Amino acid sequence: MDGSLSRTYQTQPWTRRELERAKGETTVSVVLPALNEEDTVAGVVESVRPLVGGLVDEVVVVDSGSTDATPERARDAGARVERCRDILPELEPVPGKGEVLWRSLAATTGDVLVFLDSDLVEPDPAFVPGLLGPLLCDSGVHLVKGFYRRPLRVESEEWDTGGGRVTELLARPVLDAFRPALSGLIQPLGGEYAATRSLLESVPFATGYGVEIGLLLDTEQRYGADALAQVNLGVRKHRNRSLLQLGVMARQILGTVLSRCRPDPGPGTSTGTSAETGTASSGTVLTQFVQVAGEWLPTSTEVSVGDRPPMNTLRVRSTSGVPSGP
Ligand SMILES: O=c1ccn([C@@H]2O[C@H](COP(=O)(O)OP(=O)(O)O[C@H]3O[C@H](CO)[C@@H](O)[C@H](O)[C@H]3O)[C@@H](O)[C@H]2O)c(=O)[nH]1
Ligand SMILES: O=C(O)[C@H](O)COP(=O)(O)O
Repeated sequence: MDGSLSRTYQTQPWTRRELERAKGETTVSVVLPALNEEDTVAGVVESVRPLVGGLVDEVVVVDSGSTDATPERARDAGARVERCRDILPELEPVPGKGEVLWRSLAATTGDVLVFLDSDLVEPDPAFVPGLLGPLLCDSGVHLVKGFYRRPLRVESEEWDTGGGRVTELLARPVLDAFRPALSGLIQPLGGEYAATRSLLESVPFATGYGVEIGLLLDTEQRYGADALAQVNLGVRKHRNRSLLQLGVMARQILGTVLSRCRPDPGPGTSTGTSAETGTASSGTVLTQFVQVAGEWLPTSTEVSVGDRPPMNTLRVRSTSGVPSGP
C-alpha cells in the first residue's frame, strides 16, 4: 500500500453551481460544537451564513455548557443555538465534545451533517462547500474529512506549520499500526468534516475527544476506506491548547482506539492492556506531572473513554420525531 487514500482531493474541482445542482433535495445541517468560544464562534457562523438557502439548510451551534457569551454571540451572528442538556433531556449529559456531536443528531434534520469547530480563527467560507463536494458528487462516500496546513501559536510565537501535535505524534502512528487502511488520512483528528446522517446515526460516538478517530475506525470497518474522502481546505488556524491539555486529549483518543482495535499480541506474548470500552460515563484517571516550586508533583485528571450507542438504537421517539433516551 502506498499510504494514500484513493479519494483524496488536492484541489476542489466542483463549482458552486455544480454543488447546488448535485444537492437537489438533499438537506444539509451545519453543526458547531461550542464550549466557551465567545471570541471565535461568531466568525465561524458568519463564514457559513451566506450559504444558507443554497448549499446549507440550517446552522446550529450546540452549546456544551458555556459560561461565557458564546450562545449570545452565536445567536447574534445568525445561528440557531441549542443547549446540549436540552437535547434528549431525559439523558444526563456527560462532558465532552463527542457527547455534543452525538446530541446534535437529535437537534438537526439534515440528510448530511457538516461539523466545524467553533474555535477556528479566520475560517474560510470554502470549508463547507469543499467538505460537501465528495458527498454530493461521488457515489458511495459516507464521510469526508478536511486537510490543511496547520499553523501553531504557542504563547506569543507563531509558526506557519507545526500544528496538529496529537495528530502527528499519536493519531497517525496509531492508525498506521492498528488500521493501515486509514494511514493515508492527512488530518484524522480535524474537527471539519461532513457525513451522511445514515452513517452517523448507525455508529457509536465516543463521548470525548475520541469521537473523530472512533467515527473513522467504525466507518472503515463498516464500509471500507472507499467510503471516506478527504479534501484540501487550504489553511486551518485554531486556538492551540497546552501540552498538558493535549495529553488528556491523547489519552481519550487512545482509549477509543483500544476499544475498537485489539492489538495482535503475537504468539506467547501479552498486550498488557485490556480493550477499553463501556458506557457513556466510563472513565479513567490520567496522572501528569507539573513543576511546583522546583518539585515535580502529580496531578490527576479524569478522562472519559466511553461511548454513546448508535442514535438509531434509542428506543423511544417523542411526538416531535426527535429520539429520546432509553
Ligand atoms: O466538551 C467540549 C469540548 C470541546 N468542544 C468544542 O469542540 C471544538 C474542538 O475542541 P478543542 O478543544 O478546540 O479541540 P482541538 O484542540 O482543536 O482538537 C482537535 O482534535 C480533537 C480530537 O480529535 C477534535 O475533536 C477537534 O475537533 C480537533 O480540532 C471546539 O469548538 C470546542 O468548543 C465542546 O463543544 N465541548
Ligand atoms: O489536532 C491535533 O493534533 C490537536 O488538536 C493539537 O493541535 P495543535 O498542535 O494545532 O494545537
